[in-house]
Amino acid sequence: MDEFDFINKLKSSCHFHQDVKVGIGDDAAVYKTSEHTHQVVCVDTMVEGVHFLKHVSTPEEIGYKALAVNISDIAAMGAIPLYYLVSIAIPSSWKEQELLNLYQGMKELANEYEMDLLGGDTVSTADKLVVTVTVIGEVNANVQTLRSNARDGDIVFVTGNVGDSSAGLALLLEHVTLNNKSHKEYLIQRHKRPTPRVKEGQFIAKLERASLNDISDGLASELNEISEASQLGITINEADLPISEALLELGTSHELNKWVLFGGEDFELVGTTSQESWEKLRNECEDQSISVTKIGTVTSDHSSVRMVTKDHNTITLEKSGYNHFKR
Ligand SMILES: Nc1ncnc2c1ncn2[C@@H]1O[C@H](COP(=O)(O)OP(=O)(O)OP(=O)(O)O)[C@@H](O)[C@H]1O
Ligand SMILES: Cc1ncc(C[n+]2csc(CCOP(=O)(O)O)c2C)c(N)n1
Ligand SMILES: [Mg+2]
Ligand SMILES: [Mg+2]
Ligand SMILES: [Mg+2]
Repeated sequence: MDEFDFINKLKSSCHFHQDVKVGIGDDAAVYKTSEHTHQVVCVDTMVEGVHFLKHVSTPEEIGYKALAVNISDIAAMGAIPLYYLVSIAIPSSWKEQELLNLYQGMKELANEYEMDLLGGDTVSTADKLVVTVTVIGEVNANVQTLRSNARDGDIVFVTGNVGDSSAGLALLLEHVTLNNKSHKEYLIQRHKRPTPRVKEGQFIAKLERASLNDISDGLASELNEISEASQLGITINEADLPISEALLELGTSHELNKWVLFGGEDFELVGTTSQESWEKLRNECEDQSISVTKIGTVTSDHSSVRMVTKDHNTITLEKSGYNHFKR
């Protein structure tokens, strides 16, 4: 089974309610609530052993990340987060204080965005902790930063750096080592405490048109989603990819590509916009010391994602990042 094929089979061609503006197929669903604003809702689950390990992350860190990954989907819709609900399936290996600490980790991030916890559900489970967070947000009615919004000739951009999170995980799992303590800590923090790019999403939402996706499954996978949804090709340049000093120190070029292109969980925003809007975005972000980098262009001559390597070869980037069931 393939995760994405399965999801495609769940899509319906019409909705009972006309107010549904975006259904299955983007980072969050959007439905009309008033003339000027629409509501945005998303849900993501984290499973012990799949998304986190109890012996490498604290309950606070696990809670923080469970909320952060959902706020990231809200950011990818150009929306702001308002409310959250938490469903938790608890095995006997988790003590009450650990669970309260997990909620404290969520609260810490929720306070930053002034988000209210509205409810949830509590059940038992045999073995592993499962935490499912739903976030509800709000977006200006005329904003649609959809994956399907790319156009021929667009600039492809990404916020922040890519690859840090999966390198941080490799360090946590002791698959690799790094002597520089501050670089090591930086990469691990990027894995455990990703920053949802809400402010960046707000800047992008002000552009005339932009496609947008957040990086959960890996840069190559997210670019393929934009390419598929927009039915256009994307070409990125390896030399332009924003890579942190810490990651450069850690990786040989083979490992670097694995982390940067296919690693995932960076929770940066990747998108496309017109050349004119890109100039505007770049200037605004520069004024605000926000990191955004041009990494490629959208093309109509093919429908795949390609990368021009540093030695000037063009390779196809398959949608082969993180895929539940295909590992
Ligand atoms: N089991 C499901 N039932 C109904 N819709 C689903 C299901 N799983 C995913 N979707 C929908 O499919 C679309 C893509 O989901 P996906 O989880 O790949 O996106 P994402 O949340 O941005 O990525 P990630 O989960 O990797 O962070 C979304 O609209 C999502 O709501
Ligand atoms: C112990 C452990 N092993 C592997 C990973 C890596 N990982 C898990 S899920 C995922 C994609 C995003 O999740 P989803 O698609 O469900 O939103 C990635 C990159 C991890 N975080 N912890
Ligand atoms: Mg997403
Ligand atoms: Mg999801
Ligand atoms: Mg995923």
